[in-house]
Amino acid sequence: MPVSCRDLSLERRGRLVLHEVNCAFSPGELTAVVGPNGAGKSSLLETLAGVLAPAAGRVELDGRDAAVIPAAERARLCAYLPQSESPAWSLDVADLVALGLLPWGRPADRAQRVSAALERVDALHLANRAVTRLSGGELRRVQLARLLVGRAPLLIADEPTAALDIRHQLQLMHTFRRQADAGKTVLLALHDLSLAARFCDRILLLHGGRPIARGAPQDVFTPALIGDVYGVSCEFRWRDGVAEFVPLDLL
Ligand SMILES: Nc1ncnc2c1ncn2[C@@H]1O[C@H](COP(=O)(O)OP(=O)(O)OP(=O)(O)O)[C@@H](O)[C@H]1O
Repeated sequence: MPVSCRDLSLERRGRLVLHEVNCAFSPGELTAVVGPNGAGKSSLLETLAGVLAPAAGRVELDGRDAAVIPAAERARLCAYLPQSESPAWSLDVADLVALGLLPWGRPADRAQRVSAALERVDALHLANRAVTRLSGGELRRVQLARLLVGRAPLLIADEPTAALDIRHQLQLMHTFRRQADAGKTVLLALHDLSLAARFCDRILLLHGGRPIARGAPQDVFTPALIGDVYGVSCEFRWRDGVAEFVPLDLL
């Protein structure tokens, strides 16, 4: 498995926020990690990406204990985009995207790869703009290009669609779908349950730092489970493979 965790617990400021989580993610699968605010989605993704160290249990990358994999090698195995990130200094867009290739040195086709990644997120026209002079959604698309430019077999992105308009949300989800279809393992934290249901193979539903359900969208997205976890009544409508999640009211 490209990434898995065993009995994973995480503490933040002395409080357990993940409780003995066991999960594994397969190549070719696009998984959405969903759950209410504070459920532990970012904490899980950060721990799987090696940003946070578990209090107990372990993460395995490529079948090995992630804790002993050197950082440079880990960067070649896993590309990660955090929930939010502000540019610390004023790089040009193309240079920021090229940072995603650093784990592979300076490949000869660097410029073409950067252009292709920018094109995938509809941001090629921004290539020479300073990253400090972008709108919120433009900056997010550029950061997504940095995630997509490399060759890591595992992609982890935390709420990648949150700042994007509806066209760019759909375009991005198609891109992640294609990445998974090409054999990558893709893990996304998402709040948009319609996008998760439509594009993802698997859903991991977290609540209170614990996995509550894991499986195909039709199995996890039931009014009963969503009611228990989010405290809302809802309907899922499926039409020609497109899922529509309709929140009805508070329970
Ligand atoms: N930097 C931090 N220091 C201490 N506790 C934190 C920190 N970040 C998150 N937490 C706590 O960890 C728990 C899980 O938070 P996490 O950010 O993983 O949730 P989430 O599911 O990603 O939420 P959201 O949907 O709001 O982004 C919450 O109880 C939160 O208050």
